[in-house]
Amino acid sequence: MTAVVLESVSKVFNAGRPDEVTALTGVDLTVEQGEFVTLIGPSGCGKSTLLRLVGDLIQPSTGTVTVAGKPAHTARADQEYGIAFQQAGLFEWRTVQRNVELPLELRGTSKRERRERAREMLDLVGLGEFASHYPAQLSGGMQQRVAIARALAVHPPLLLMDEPFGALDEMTRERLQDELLRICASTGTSTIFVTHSIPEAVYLSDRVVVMSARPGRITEVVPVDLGPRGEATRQSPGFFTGITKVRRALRGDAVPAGATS
Ligand SMILES: Nc1ncnc2c1ncn2[C@@H]1O[C@H](COP(=O)(O)OP(=O)(O)OP(=O)(O)O)[C@@H](O)[C@H]1O
Repeated sequence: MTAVVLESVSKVFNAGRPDEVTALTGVDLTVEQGEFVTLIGPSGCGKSTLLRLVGDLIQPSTGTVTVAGKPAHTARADQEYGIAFQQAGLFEWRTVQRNVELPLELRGTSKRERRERAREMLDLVGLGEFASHYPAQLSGGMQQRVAIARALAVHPPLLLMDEPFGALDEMTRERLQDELLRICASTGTSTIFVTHSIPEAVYLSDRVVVMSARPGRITEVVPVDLGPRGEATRQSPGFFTGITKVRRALRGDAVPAGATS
């Protein structure tokens, strides 16, 4: 089944007021099950708005948003989503384990299952030993991994991530990129990921969606075909070709069909 379908979506904030903003216009986008799609574009082009529309945190002004074959708000009620933002957003007074359990608690999952699931997710992100720590005792990268474990705890078919690695150092960021890809592959999760980093977008994605501002819209979709990712990928000619394609698309200067760079 198709994970996400946006059809003719627009979003106008403060409609009819002097401060009216057309954040998005004419957006059509399909994300297949298990696909990793990244949104990239200049500040203010509507990346977060698009993500929030898919997550049913805001409603479109026109058009439709369908998630797992259902209207976005039904999908949200059915907990089809896991959401992780730039700030880890952990609760300081809860242990790591209990932070990850939170979405399961809200869902009414039994205590035993909550514990098991949280353990499983923490092992997946390599933090099994830190279950009884509090967030303040962890580094920023570790906190971000807890946030990812929490987002994955309900086994969501769809993961929405808004610059989740933005505040991390380069080495941690690269490690988390690999972890995220491994987790998505092993769980079959579909992902929409927002970033400002071209290499990050190319490394992670099956497709990079390039957007432009005023009004925010999709200008190009760059497919990336690099096969299984690993350290060698970051040095490969295909990776640099992908980076060049996305950079040109961001400049509005597309690569002609058949060109290799
Ligand atoms: N709640 C809101 N009320 C009014 N305007 C808003 C609101 N949310 C976003 N906007 C406007 O919509 C436009 C798109 O914002 P959005 O945050 O989606 O962009 P973005 O591409 O994610 O930017 P950045 O890369 O800086 O995070 C901007 O002009 C922003 O000011």
